[in-house]
Amino acid sequence: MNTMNSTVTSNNETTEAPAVPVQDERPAETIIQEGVTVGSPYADDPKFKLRDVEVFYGESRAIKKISLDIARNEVIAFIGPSGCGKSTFLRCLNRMNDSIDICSVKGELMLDDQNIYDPKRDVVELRARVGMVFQKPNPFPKSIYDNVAYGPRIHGLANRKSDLDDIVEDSLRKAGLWNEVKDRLDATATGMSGGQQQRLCIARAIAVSPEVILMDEPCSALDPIATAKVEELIAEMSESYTIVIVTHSMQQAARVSNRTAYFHLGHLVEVNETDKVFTSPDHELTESYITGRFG
Ligand SMILES: Nc1ncnc2c1ncn2[C@@H]1O[C@H](COP(=O)(O)OP(=O)(O)OP(=O)(O)O)[C@@H](O)[C@H]1O
Repeated sequence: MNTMNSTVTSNNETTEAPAVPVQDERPAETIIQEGVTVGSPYADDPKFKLRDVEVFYGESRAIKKISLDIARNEVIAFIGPSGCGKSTFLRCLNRMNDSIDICSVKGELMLDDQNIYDPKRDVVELRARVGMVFQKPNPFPKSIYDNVAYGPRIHGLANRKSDLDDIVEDSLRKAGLWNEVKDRLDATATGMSGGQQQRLCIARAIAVSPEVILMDEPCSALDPIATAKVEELIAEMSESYTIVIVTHSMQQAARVSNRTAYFHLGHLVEVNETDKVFTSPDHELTESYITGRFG
């Protein structure tokens, strides 16, 4: 490892600074082997089985032969430098990329042994099973009640008003929001705080009884208190759902996930138990990233 000594000056005293590592000079491309992920990328009885996945934006290949299993009811965190493909890969799991004209997906992507990209697949039903929470809270400009009731209504999940009321209450309770909003369900959702809006979006996702919740940097627009609430919620929800979270915060990945997947330049470099990734990663690029040498 290269080290660099620098000199720091304070109170007219000059001292030798501790050696700080500098980034390895070798280009990452020469360290990464396409299609090879170190650690434990596979699982017994996976919820998602993903093999040799490639994603193109026009001619540009954003995801390069990634293979990964996502286990039932695990929380897996996707981390890596900006632009390495975390969100692109996440959006393959419920075909959110379909809305981007120039985007094409190759490889085998299975959810419970069913092909996610089967042309005959009902994408609305897929997205009810695999819900999504975005970076920026995006409630509909409707009442709190109607935001949560929207999905159950369009999926015909409640025959009677009382059934719908029960789904709304149950979803808001699971999202840790019921006590804060039970007396103002008719108030407009856009008047809530950012943290409340994000928990409302989580309630909206939960209301259609998903099996998986995808979260794309769900706390990046939230303050530390709202972030802590969403993280508590992730821990509670992990008992019932499979959760995949993209995060720029390594502390957050360490707090909420069972396994962590490290992406670099469109490759999946390492997947391991989260404790291992943050204490003794198997790949030198993962180590460089978690020790802050780039990213
Ligand atoms: N709609 C798009 N059209 C063209 N290229 C795109 C599009 N979305 C993403 N890309 C490119 O694909 C690559 C991966 O981007 P992606 O957003 O998946 O990375 P990321 O790891 O989630 O980044 P960040 O952490 O900054 O959100 C980048 O080179 C990006 O510029």
